[in-house]
Amino acid sequence: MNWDDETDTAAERIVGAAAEGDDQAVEAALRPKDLGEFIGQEKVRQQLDLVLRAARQRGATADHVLLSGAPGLGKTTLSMIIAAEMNAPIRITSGPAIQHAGDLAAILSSLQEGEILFLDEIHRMSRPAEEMLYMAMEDFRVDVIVGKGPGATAIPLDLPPFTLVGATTRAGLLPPPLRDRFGFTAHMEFYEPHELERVVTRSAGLLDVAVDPAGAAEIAGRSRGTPRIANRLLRRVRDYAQVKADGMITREIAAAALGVYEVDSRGLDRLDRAVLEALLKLFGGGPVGLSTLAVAVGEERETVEEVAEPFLVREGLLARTPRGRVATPAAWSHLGLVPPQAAGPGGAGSGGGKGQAGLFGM
Ligand SMILES: Nc1ncnc2c1ncn2[C@@H]1O[C@H](COP(=O)(O)OP(=O)(O)OP(=O)(O)O)[C@@H](O)[C@H]1O
Repeated sequence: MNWDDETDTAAERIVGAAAEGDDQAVEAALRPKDLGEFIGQEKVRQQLDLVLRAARQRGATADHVLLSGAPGLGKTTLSMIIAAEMNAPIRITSGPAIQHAGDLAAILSSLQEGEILFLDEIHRMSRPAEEMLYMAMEDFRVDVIVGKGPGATAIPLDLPPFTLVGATTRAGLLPPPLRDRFGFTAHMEFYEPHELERVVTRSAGLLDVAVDPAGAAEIAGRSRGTPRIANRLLRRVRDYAQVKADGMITREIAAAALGVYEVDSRGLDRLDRAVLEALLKLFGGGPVGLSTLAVAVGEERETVEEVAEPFLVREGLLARTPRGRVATPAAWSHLGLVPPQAAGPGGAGSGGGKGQAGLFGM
């Protein structure tokens, strides 16, 4: 699935997974500092723990690590944890920031022995930089090209051993020679609600916000499997609890606050629901073409496809088929509507919506 597109187009959504607005400042304070504090991702944690322990015992630099997964699942956090566990400094950069091989050469040649180089969005690096990285990862060496044209010469430069931690939302896009040079690849999954509940409770503690277990569960259930969203929703619910109540986050307060922000019980926002409602109410659950669906909700085709659909598909509410978009039974029940076959005379959803907002009144 194309998480990147969701990142680019979904800016300013409260349920968007990309870091935005004041996220970054707060995130620094909320990041777990070691593997013990890192919640969930059991397999990744266990495997990484072994990799890092073994390297420490040997007094060696850890193998290069590739972290793949959707935005906001903790890749940057894990890279910092790797540095902390290895007691090593960390340098943070990203693929798009490295336009030329020379940019990468400058970074690599200034690394200290054992340093962690975190390269976010590694799939967006330029080709020449990528090729330089192959040699740097394997032989701890780069060829610096001096001069231009026929007179250009390659001067080999030895590098201190370092650990590259690459992060990508699209592991499939990495060329195999690059992928193969990572000693350990971790795929980060979306979090379970009970794990996000722990994230919310932990963050609330750090932010000095009172939340009861039911309140934390309510926020977790609406966080789309993503800690960054959980932390953002917590901050919005905190505002509500402070202004409208006594500051304590209970289930009722969390539900009311997130209702104000139009994030429903499953984490769908206004756009997601508009797409689903159009699909169900106007097109009887589909199949309907993407362009028609987009016109029905007054959005661009790309917005529907890249911003709303990935989550609806992941939640099992919508399916993409060769004949068009189709709603699943779960979509009907989530919106409290009755599918046409079951509805009898009167047709799709003509009756019992549970207090539905009108499609065009949203
Ligand atoms: N396992 C976890 N336990 C607790 N908090 C977490 C966990 N994973 C992520 N977080 C929190 O979620 C926020 C986002 O994490 P992070 O920046 O590491 O995500 P990311 O995967 O690097 O995102 P991106 O791909 O957009 O850079 C951070 O504030 C961090 O504190």
